Amino acid sequence: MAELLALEGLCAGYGEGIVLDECSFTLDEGETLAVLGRNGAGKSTLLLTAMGQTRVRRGAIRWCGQDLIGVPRHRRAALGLGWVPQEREIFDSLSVEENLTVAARPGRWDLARVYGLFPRLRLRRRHWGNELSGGEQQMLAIGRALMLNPRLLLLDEPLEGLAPVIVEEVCAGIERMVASEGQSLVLVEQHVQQALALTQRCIVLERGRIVHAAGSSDMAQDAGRLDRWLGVRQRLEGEPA
Ligand SMILES: Nc1ncnc2c1ncn2[C@@H]1O[C@H](COP(=O)(O)OP(=O)(O)OP(=O)(O)O)[C@@H](O)[C@H]1O
Repeated sequence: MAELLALEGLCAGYGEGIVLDECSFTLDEGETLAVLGRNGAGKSTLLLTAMGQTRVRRGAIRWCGQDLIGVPRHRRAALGLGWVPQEREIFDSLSVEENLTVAARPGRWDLARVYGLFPRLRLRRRHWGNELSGGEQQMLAIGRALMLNPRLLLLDEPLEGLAPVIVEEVCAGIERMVASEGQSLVLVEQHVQQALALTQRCIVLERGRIVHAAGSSDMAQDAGRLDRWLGVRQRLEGEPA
């Protein structure tokens, strides 16, 4: 598969401060990657850097083999980098359907496919953005990013602050997105088990450095590393719930 995104020895941050320290990984078309780490580890900064929102101090970012440093955000979107920031950025005074179609670009993702991922959006299609619950807003933010038909979607903590039943619904949509359309994905998430279930590979960030890279299913079984780097305690077989 063709290489989409590559980071090589990347150091980046804000102003004079460096957050990402010598980060390197590649992602091919059709691949899915979870970015894990504790609060403040630099996960969002990684996505912001891919979208040109931070100051790169050293290293390289390539998109389909081309140098991406210095390319403005709108141009990165046009090149096929889709981004759903934590803030969601829904248009309050547009309907769900208008939010989805206002900046749509032709491609495999259209209204029918997005409604197929998130049936709740079809039911709410005539409601205003500001009438939606947090979970519905998240579904809409993902749907709107897909309507731009990105080659790679960057999702920043899509499950944050959602009730467990809505977490399941958003996860089911993301799972369908990957399974039905082979959507390439980088998923930043604090919900470690869900993120590992939705992706093929993962990296773990600690203080801006990639301290571990693994297959997601292997990582999901690795109680020692989950506990050490992510504070996730797995119940051992036979241990009471
Ligand atoms: N706009 C900014 N200006 C200066 N420092 C920032 C800015 N955004 C984030 N930081 C700092 O960069 C570091 C990494 O933050 P980042 O948000 O990337 O971590 P994170 O792993 O996504 O954390 P969380 O899971 O809590 O969102 C933190 O020390 C944070 O304070």
